[in-house]
Amino acid sequence: MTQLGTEAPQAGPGSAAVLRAAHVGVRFGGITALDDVSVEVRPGEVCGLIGPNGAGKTTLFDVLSGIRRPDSGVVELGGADVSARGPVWRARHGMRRTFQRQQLFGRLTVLDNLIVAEEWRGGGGGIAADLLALPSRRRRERERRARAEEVLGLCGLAELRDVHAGTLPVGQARMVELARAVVDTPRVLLLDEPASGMSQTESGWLGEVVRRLVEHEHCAVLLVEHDVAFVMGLASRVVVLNLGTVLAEGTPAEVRANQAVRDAYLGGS
Ligand SMILES: Nc1ncnc2c1ncn2[C@@H]1O[C@H](COP(=O)(O)OP(=O)(O)OP(=O)(O)O)[C@@H](O)[C@H]1O
Repeated sequence: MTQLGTEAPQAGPGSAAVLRAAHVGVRFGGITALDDVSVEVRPGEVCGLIGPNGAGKTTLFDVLSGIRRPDSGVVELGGADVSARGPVWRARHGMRRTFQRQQLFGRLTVLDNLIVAEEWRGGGGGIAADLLALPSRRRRERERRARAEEVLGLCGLAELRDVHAGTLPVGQARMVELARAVVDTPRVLLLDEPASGMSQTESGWLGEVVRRLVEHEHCAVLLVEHDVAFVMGLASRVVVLNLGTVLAEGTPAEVRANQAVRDAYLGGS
């Protein structure tokens, strides 16, 4: 494990994981939300995180994304200890998260929602560069627009590019959230209930898009989702949390066959 300055984290020797939580513990007063939880996500994989209500999934996402400091344990990004870094720093270094709550700019078009998501990271000179319309600024503007268009295509949203985001039905709005999260080419993407509110057709589409992202952009994905069938169909590895601890981990088939999981989570079915 290495300590970081402001430079981007690099993969550490012997660590293939792009994101790793090791021995994480979180308490809320007398409640143990997470107890010695270790989870990792590798480049080019979808890792599913499932568990019943109150298992600790959201708390773990908060710890991974830097919203919450754990009481014990560490978080590593690219093999480097980022435990002391906040969510903005982590986002600038390749980690993106979507939330259960929608976060779109309703009055902006779908395309502009994506461009803004690129802009925040450093649009290339700020207001001064805008006013002077510097060539470097115009070039970066073209590049951002091209990237936004590329991601709209990747997510099957090209036809909605000029629609105001606030008018979209839930399923399409969720897909735009995903597009916003990936437009900056994250190394690791945390998806929090991305299929919630989606029809079966829409969640099928979502699954296809996540597969494309992993394949084409070599992104690592950690996915929390109540729709167990969706997770089992998409993830190559599944981690099951229960009462703040890791109950099981393995391929979807292994997890399905695990008796402890069946007893505690799948109702013995
Ligand atoms: N801010 C908080 N204050 C007190 N207790 C909390 C807080 N946040 C979470 N908890 C508790 O920590 C435990 C884990 O909650 P968490 O929300 O992480 O679970 P979850 O798996 O995401 O649940 P769900 O599927 O219902 O969203 C629960 O017992 C919950 O009541």
